[in-house]
Amino acid sequence: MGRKFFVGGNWKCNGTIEEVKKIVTTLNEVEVPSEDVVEVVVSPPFVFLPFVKSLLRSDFQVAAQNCWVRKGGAFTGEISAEMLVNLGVPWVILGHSERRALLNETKEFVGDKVAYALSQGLKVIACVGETLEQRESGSTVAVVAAQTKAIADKVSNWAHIVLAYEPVWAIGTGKVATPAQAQEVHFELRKWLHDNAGAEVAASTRIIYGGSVNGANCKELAAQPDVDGFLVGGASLKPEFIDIIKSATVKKNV
Ligand SMILES: O=C(CO)COP(=O)(O)O
Repeated sequence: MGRKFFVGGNWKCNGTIEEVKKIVTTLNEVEVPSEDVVEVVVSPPFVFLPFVKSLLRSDFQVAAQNCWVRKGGAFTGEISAEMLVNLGVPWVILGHSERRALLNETKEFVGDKVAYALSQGLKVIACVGETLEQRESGSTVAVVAAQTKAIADKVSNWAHIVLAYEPVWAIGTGKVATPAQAQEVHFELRKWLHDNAGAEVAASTRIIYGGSVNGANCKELAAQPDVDGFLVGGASLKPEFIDIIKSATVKKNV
């Protein structure tokens, strides 16, 4: 089916220079499945991006955790897509639920950001996901479909987008979605892409899962047919991130 397994490490707002050096050294020293089997992207805070990029093994890439919605200029505190491109940063995470919830980013704003980042040549990890309240009221699929539609409304080419399904109730809580719960939503998202962006987009777009993924639960999740990888928070700061990268090999047996 041609969807290369994708493992992203979202470091969020964590790390000192010493800690960052330690994480990268660990990543650089281990043997992982080849680039043909898995694409690995780590996402440090902005201030560490050039440092991490210069230190990191060449078969892994870096992502920013956000960028400004339009061309840079008088927007104090923001980082533009152009700057990321200028630094040689290939990826950006957009629409993370922490930004949607804590910084009031609407789905339309996220759609605009995705479109602008793509237009500048960045590749985008676009996050969607429902809250516990939304899940319990039975609106999970409607919520993630609406978030995906807000992106699809602004974007016609999905070649450089990875869609990350991150249920808000599973993020940083230790409460991971069951493999069946993840598969169900990934299946619905792929179906949505099929019906709204076409069969080719649905077949080729990677849909990755995020929310309390760790070294112990990754294999079972990776074995699900519509789970094409992970976006890892807490565990991406620890050596078990390596085990999560290695779960890519599960796909060979699916
Ligand atoms: O938000 C996440 C990745 O973007 C997931 O975070 P945790 O893996 O810490 O639950």
